[in-house]
Amino acid sequence: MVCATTVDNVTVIVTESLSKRYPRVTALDRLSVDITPGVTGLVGANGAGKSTLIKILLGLSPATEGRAAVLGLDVATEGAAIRSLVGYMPEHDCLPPDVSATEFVVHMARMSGLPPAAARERTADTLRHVGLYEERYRAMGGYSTGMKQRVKLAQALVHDPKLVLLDEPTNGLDPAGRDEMLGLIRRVHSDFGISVLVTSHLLGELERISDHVVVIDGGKLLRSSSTSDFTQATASLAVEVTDTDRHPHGTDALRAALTALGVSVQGEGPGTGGANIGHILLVEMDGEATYDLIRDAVAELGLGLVRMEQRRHRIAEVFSSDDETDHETDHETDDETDADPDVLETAGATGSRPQKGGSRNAA
Ligand SMILES: Nc1ncnc2c1ncn2[C@@H]1O[C@H](COP(=O)(O)OP(=O)(O)OP(=O)(O)O)[C@@H](O)[C@H]1O
Repeated sequence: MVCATTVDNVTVIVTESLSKRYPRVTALDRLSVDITPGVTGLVGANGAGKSTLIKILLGLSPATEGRAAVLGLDVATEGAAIRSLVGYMPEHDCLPPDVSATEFVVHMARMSGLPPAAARERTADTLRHVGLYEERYRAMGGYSTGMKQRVKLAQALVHDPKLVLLDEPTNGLDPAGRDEMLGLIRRVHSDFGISVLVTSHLLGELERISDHVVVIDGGKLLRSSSTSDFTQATASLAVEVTDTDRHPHGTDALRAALTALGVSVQGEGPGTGGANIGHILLVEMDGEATYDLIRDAVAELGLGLVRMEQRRHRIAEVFSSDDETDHETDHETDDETDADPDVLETAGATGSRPQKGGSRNAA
């Protein structure tokens, strides 16, 4: 029997040694995790097993071994009951192009068992909530990606679920669209009290809206803890400076100057990798005064300050330090790990490339 976690008499998600094996790939590997009410971010690189977990939790795909319960219901035997209480936003575009958002969401509400009048009323409310107004009467084939994502979110909410499972809801959105979607997701919980499990391969965005973060890689649990635990004491500033004739290695000169001032600069020296990514120095923040110290040191050295910004992928930094010991690094070395600091590179954390493919089963 699955032990359910109950907080305020609400059971959300519990998995015990949950595995899903396909003939060539282990998509989930003995995953045991407790998910409590609130917004939980499920973070993993492409192929980490996020969608597989969601399908198992919805009772749509049987686990190979282990158990899971959603809202106290066993996924193996009570899938229909789970789906009546849970909303699901799939990752891929699945909207019929010839019908309007209103028609589609009313249909989904009816499928969930709402009577016609209630379905129409809930549809209007939900589409308004996600920010679709007049355009809700137009055929969805002409919608932008952002509008389609909103319709997908609306259909997940229309039957007033207790929990929603959102699979990569920011996929395909530009930065402004992402911000809006993240705000909407946060409000699903804050305005309506609905718990949210939201997946992404982008660390920075889940950190912003989640109370709790679960990180998986190759189907295995890497870490599960509150967002504040992840980000605690990890704020750092990325500083980039120009070289000058006087200081042909500006980054090294600045490191030396800051170290002499007692400022903690990560990395041992040039070429050590890790904190010294190209010309970027990672300086540990000790309050707002750190900005002034850096600015003054740069001016004193006569260097040009190209940028000074707070790093956005703090979760990655936190788990990068303790993955190295327990995570196999059988992938090829990646020399492009600074391409996008927000992209989850569990591989980046271990010095290898994020890959699609879960963990390979021995042939
Ligand atoms: N039906 C299937 N048959 C065989 N392999 C599968 C199947 N579904 C998923 N996989 C494999 O299982 C692994 C996990 O896939 P999953 O879709 O759960 O990952 P994900 O974290 O959601 O990533 P993405 O967002 O890229 O889909 C991948 O290697 C994938 O190729």
